[in-house]
Amino acid sequence: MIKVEQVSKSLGGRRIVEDVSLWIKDGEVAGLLGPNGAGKTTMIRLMNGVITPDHGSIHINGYSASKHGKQIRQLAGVMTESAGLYPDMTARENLDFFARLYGVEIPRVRIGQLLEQFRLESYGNKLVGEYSTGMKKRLAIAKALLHQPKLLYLDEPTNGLDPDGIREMMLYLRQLNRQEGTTIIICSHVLYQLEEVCGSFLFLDQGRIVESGTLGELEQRYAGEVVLRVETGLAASSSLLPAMYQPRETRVGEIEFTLPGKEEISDLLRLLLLHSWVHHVQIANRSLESIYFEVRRRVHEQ
Ligand SMILES: Nc1ncnc2c1ncn2[C@@H]1O[C@H](COP(=O)(O)OP(=O)(O)OP(=O)(O)O)[C@@H](O)[C@H]1O
Repeated sequence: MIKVEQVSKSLGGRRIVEDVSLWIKDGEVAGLLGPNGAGKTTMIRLMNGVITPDHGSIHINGYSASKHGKQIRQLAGVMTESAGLYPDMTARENLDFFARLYGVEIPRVRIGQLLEQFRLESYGNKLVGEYSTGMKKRLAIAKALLHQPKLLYLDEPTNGLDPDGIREMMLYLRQLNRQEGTTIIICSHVLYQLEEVCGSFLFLDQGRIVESGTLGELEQRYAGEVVLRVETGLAASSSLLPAMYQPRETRVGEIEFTLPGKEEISDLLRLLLLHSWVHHVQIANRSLESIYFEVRRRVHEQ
């Protein structure tokens, strides 16, 4: 369990993290969101015991991040944006170096497993400096997993990956969480990817946690009206449609409605089906992205 209590941190004479408290349960996948410079990477560095808080405390499975940095790094794997790989060493040499640092038993076997798992067996003896971005990302996550950590911190894990690589990475993270129960903290700006994999979200803004919760909780707090898009044979101008839901055509064959809440969806669909077909229905304003912008709007209004 990660327990952060009233943590503040200044760097270069400036307050970067301000009075942050958060709790992340074992086995949870949590998304850390926020604009550039919000303090996400700094929070990861604090939670991993790389830097120490000026005020407050951080405990990971009971270990204090200030006093037991070594034990915490044994528990946790980190994949940063820069990955911390040595370009003039081969993948095997890199993994071997870090495996020894983590005290991995029989590193050769573990390295073999990971190279195979991340489809890098044929490139194990190639210099990392000659790797593509996707290969480097795969190697970086292999490096983070060398010591089979219970906790994984990922900073922009899909940055630079092609669509196949992104799908593979997200699938792998879900598997890791389900099969091994690994707790995962992900920082990312790619909100639809976070939405796919995270069970809860923390919003950082100027070093402060300004919002947190599951998608369901955030929906309840932020999404009032429902914007519903329906692919149907009816025209938006049809007198059969209830004017109070403001039907408007978004593209040929698709009408958008604004409903006061989710409760009205079934009745509206029943009415549409009475007169025509319905092929697709989508709530357009309940994504993590729309909530993110709403959180930002409210924070900056204050
Ligand atoms: N060692 C440091 N010395 C001084 N300032 C720092 C240091 N590290 C980070 N900062 C500053 O702290 C702020 C937060 O940085 P951080 O990297 O934590 O943000 P972030 O939310 O991860 O941003 P991004 O989304 O761009 O990765 C930035 O303004 C950054 O310039």
